[in-house]
Amino acid sequence: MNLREKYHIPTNTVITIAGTVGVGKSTMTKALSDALNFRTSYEKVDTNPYLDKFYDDFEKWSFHLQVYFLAERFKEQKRIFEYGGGFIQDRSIYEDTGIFAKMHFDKGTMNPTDYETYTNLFDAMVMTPYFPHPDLLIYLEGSIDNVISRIAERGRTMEQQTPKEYWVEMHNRYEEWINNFNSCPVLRLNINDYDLVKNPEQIEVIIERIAYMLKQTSHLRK
Ligand SMILES: Nc1ncnc2c1ncn2[C@@H]1O[C@H](COP(=O)(O)OP(=O)(O)O)[C@@H](O)[C@H]1O
Ligand SMILES: Nc1ncnc2c1ncn2[C@H]1C[C@H](O)[C@@H](COP(=O)(O)O)O1
Repeated sequence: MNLREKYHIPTNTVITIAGTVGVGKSTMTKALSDALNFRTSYEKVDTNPYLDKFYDDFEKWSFHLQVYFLAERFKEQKRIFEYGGGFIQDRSIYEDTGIFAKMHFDKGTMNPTDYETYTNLFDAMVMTPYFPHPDLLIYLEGSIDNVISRIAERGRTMEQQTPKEYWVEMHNRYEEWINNFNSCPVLRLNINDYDLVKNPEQIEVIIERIAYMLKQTSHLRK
């Protein structure tokens, strides 16, 4: 019996993993998908045609990058729907607008007209009754120092060259964002409470908590 069966997690469940850059979303996505035998939906970083350019010049590329991410995540949403669920998704679509686009608009690196066009597009595509929200959003949280060490350890050049203040600002915004998030049920996990790299078996405790949350919120699903 695998862990999905042991904890009675429905085969059509869709779980999205949210949290700031470097907190451990991809690592969690892989661990959960392996343990539950679910498909994965990863953010494509290496093949993203705008990401490097964006880190070089936020002002010039913010709008292009946001539209690109929105299109990619929407296509993934369609793929998840077509398979009938059973997915772990690395980063939610809600963070694009709630964290990134808003932060760049507020800081003046996305111009107001572009921001309005982008948010109109986002609202028309996502904030509708036709958009299937995930069954659960797992929010990974950790201290800014731990997050910055992980970004350094991963070593993506574009992120290394970005000032620390950028990550601090994002970290603060995540706190506020998650406290007001209500598009689907949320399970909060602190990265100090588990270490999937050193102790992969700890995934079972996390799955137990997921199963509990899914059971508590089952009345919200059809
Ligand atoms: N539980 C963990 N313990 C220690 N290091 C971790 C853990 N989870 C992730 N990492 C490391 O942190 C870095 C960022 O993780 P990653 O999963 O790529 O983050 P994200 O997808 O949120 O950007 C990677 O180098 C990864 O190996
Ligand atoms: N919507 C976004 N706007 C700007 N940058 C973004 C967006 N979504 C992801 N990113 C960046 C942040 C990281 O450099 C990479 C991958 O994110 P990660 O949290 O490491 O999975 O893309």
